[in-house]
Amino acid sequence: MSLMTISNAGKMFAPCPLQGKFHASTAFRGLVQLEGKRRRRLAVKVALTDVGSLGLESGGPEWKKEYQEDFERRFRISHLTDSFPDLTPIPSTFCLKRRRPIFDDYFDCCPSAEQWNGYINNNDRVLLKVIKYSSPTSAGAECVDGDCSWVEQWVHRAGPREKIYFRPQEVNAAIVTCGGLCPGLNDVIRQIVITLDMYGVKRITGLPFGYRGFSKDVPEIELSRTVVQNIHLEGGSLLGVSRGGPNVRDIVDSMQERGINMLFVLGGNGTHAGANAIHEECHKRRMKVVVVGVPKTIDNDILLMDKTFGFDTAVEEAQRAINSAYIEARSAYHGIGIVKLMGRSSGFIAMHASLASGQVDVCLIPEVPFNLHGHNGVLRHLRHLLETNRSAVICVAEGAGQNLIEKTNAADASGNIVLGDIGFHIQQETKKYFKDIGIAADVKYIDPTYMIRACRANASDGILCTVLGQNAVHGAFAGYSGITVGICNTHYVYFPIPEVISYPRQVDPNSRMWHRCLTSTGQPDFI
Ligand SMILES: Nc1ncnc2c1ncn2[C@@H]1O[C@H](COP(=O)(O)OP(=O)(O)O)[C@@H](O)[C@H]1O
Ligand SMILES: O=P(O)(O)OC[C@H]1O[C@](O)(COP(=O)(O)O)[C@@H](O)[C@@H]1O
Ligand SMILES: [Mg+2]
Repeated sequence: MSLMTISNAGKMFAPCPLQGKFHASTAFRGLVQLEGKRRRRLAVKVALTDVGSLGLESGGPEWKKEYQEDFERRFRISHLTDSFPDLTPIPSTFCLKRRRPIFDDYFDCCPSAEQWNGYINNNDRVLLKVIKYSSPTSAGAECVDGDCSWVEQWVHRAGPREKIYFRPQEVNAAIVTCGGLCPGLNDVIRQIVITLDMYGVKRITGLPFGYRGFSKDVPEIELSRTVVQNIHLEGGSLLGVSRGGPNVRDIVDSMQERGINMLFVLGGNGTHAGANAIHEECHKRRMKVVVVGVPKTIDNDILLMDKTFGFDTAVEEAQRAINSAYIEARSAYHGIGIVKLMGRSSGFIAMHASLASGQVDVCLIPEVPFNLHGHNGVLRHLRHLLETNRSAVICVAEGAGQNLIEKTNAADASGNIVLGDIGFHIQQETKKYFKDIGIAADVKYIDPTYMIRACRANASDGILCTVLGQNAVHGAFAGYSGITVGICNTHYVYFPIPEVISYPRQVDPNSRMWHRCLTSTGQPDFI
């Protein structure tokens, strides 16, 4: 009999009998270790929900159907008609076929879908997973059962619908940007305003400084096409950002007082948890309100999406810092450059910037444990690099190696743990190590933290922001709430918020991308 254990990123292992079938309870996605007859050990990533956690037997006749039904139930997106079944939609005022001059206040309806194929049908779907793994041992495999059975998983296609659930003249839209800065925030704000304007909405306000903008003492910012016209040419957020702020009930009270019925929330995991709670509170109070999120984080740590906006730009900026570290290290006698990049719990920026630059010898991320000292440690490898190549560059994510440094025991206003400075620690330990062994080493530490996110979005992020901003408005007019927009296998989709924030997305140490990074740096294991 085989034994399977599940761990959260391979850290905590809890035994669980396999009983001849794949059985894994995955409230979170983790690593699965199978121990076969030959005590074969292998790490396999399981899908978000696997067959076992649903109490299904993968051999049973109905399991695929039941699995798909469960998936459909989880990925169903909330709609205004859930609270108001009698709500009747009207023909859309968003139309790119029979366009009217922008100064014309009269918004007519557009040709129906029967005459024009410019609309998305509510039943259109996008495939969530596109690789069919033949074995759990395939690189990066995500399987629903031990045979990696193929089950189609469909999510809702984003875009404009033929029928809408708000008359533009009754819409009172608000936009809020929360959390840390991210390149592209202004591009998204701009596109939301422009698209609302295309539908014929006149009342659009920006709430300043994140959720704090719902407090009475913070004045709103009136938004229009003219106000937002050039804001994408600068980084930051026209509306400002913040962490912390009022509780959900106070926010919804404030929405009721202001008469807001369309809320667009730009932010990361925390912000989306807030947005979903606002959506649920509005639903509870039977308010005809939609809440739509646009995922914002340079960390790229939101589940199920190809990437989040701002990530590409952050990577581009980060590799400039790496290049400086490389030049410094290369120009010094026994130069070592250390660059620390953002990434609280995920190493995507560090991994991608290392890949992009081609100048990194050691990439350290939170998902992959390492030792500094000892025969296999990073410092011993640095010595080898100085001896063979006279210089070295380390790229470390801020959340990496937190077990090696003292905890700060501090949290920010949103409750996020304030991390210790791993870059500084590596610099100090490196200096000490080379001094102790009597080898000269010139160690430079670059921390470009805020420079990589306070900049304007690059072209590819600019396009992504544009599409996401537009789709957020289309989703709101279509009557969907508690949703967020995303890019999935190059197509644009709506996800129910809880499915993308159940835990932070992380680099899979078994993925091809991490292996490509290791191939590029040439680094060994540091354990
Ligand atoms: N679980 C939660 N429920 C409600 N609001 C939350 C939650 N977590 C965070 N928030 C709020 O969301 C905002 C942004 O959260 P934060 O974690 O700082 O950034 P991000 O959204 O980028 O992850 C803050 O105003 C915070 O108070
Ligand atoms: O100093 P701040 O504003 O708290 O931002 C630092 C944080 O910003 C991030 O890059 C992104 O965080 P958010 O997605 O929560 O905005 C984290 O990796 C990092 O810890
Ligand atoms: Mg966050």
